[in-house]
Amino acid sequence: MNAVRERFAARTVRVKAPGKVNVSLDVGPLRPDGYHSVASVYLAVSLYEEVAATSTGTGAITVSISPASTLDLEGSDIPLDERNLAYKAAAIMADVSEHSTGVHLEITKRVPVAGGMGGGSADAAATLLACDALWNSGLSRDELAHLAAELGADVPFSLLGGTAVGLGIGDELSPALVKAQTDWVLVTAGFGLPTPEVYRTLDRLRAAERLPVQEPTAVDPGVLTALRNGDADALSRVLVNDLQRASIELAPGLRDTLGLGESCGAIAGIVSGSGPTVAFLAHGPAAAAGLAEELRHHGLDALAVHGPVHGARIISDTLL
Ligand SMILES: C[C@@](CO)(OP(=O)(O)O)[C@H](O)COP(=O)(O)OP(=O)(O)OC[C@H]1O[C@@H](n2ccc(N)nc2=O)[C@H](O)[C@@H]1O
Ligand SMILES: Nc1ncnc2c1ncn2[C@@H]1O[C@H](COP(=O)(O)OP(=O)(O)O)[C@@H](O)[C@H]1O
Repeated sequence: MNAVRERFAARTVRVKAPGKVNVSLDVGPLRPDGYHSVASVYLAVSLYEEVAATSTGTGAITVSISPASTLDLEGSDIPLDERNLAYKAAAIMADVSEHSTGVHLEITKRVPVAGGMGGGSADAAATLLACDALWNSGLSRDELAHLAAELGADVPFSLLGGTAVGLGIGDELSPALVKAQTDWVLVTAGFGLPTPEVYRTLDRLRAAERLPVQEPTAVDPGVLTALRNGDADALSRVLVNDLQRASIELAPGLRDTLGLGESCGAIAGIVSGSGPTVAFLAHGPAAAAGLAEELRHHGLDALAVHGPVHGARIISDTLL
């Protein structure tokens, strides 16, 4: 072992963390802090971000993203500096860790950027877990969840995974025991929609209607029952996303995507979170694969996934 390696042994911890679909999303009125109370059922799906965190002797946090083409997406604008959610997660971990080093974060993006599937949140959750391991911080899952909530409303869910009810701004999670699988086809758009703009658009549409907006306090239990039973038909009748009409207002082509999916045999379709990704329900994995193929024939970018899947997990830990 040479002198440099004796002083500093670089190590890489790789973590994968899932994207999500909001199977139901009820949104309350705008709060004074700029957020909205929500009641949502989150489902982690089998499309994962991967973060490789490598310790460096520089003391700095650096970020790179692959594939590089991800950075070109219209409306995505992923910063590589201290505004990146993964960078923020590493900085927060460095603050609470006694033995932090510099770290390079290499993010492999698979979740569509600004797609309503929580890709940035998954990067942040993965980075929290990777830095915890890299720096032997020894934080409990609860402590990590607490730090996750400081980074964004959706970050705690990507850490937790599975199926969960989210209240508050989406960060107050109650896990739901769901063993059955549901199958989905995700149709990604070639552009992103900024979450704050989608929430603002909903407020504007609601203000024009002058109807009272209720504070959501609970989710429809029918959603959880349908998920537990893996009953796609029952689930199709209770899918709800209050943000959907705002996403469609900003990206009217989503209406055609929803219509096309249903005419190709999807049981139902819903915009995921703030969009523009659309999630279609299918009767099992074979039907999902067939639907994805048919949608690709129509020129859409479609991918079959399933849920629930686990939350952020270490996949390797290597001394270099
Ligand atoms: C809409 C949802 C549905 O799960 O997800 P995405 O579609 O973005 O993935 C979430 O509410 C997004 O969560 P996340 O993207 O983590 O939000 P944050 O970074 O904390 O907040 C970004 C901005 O979104 C708005 N925001 C977010 C959450 C919330 N409950 N009310 C809000 O009004 C606020 O304008 C906030 O400044
Ligand atoms: N690591 C990151 N990955 C993606 N986006 C990030 C990241 N860090 C910050 N952002 C910013 O957050 C925005 C939305 O992120 P993302 O999580 O992909 O979408 P959504 O909030 O719709 O689920 C991006 O357009 C970008 O400006």
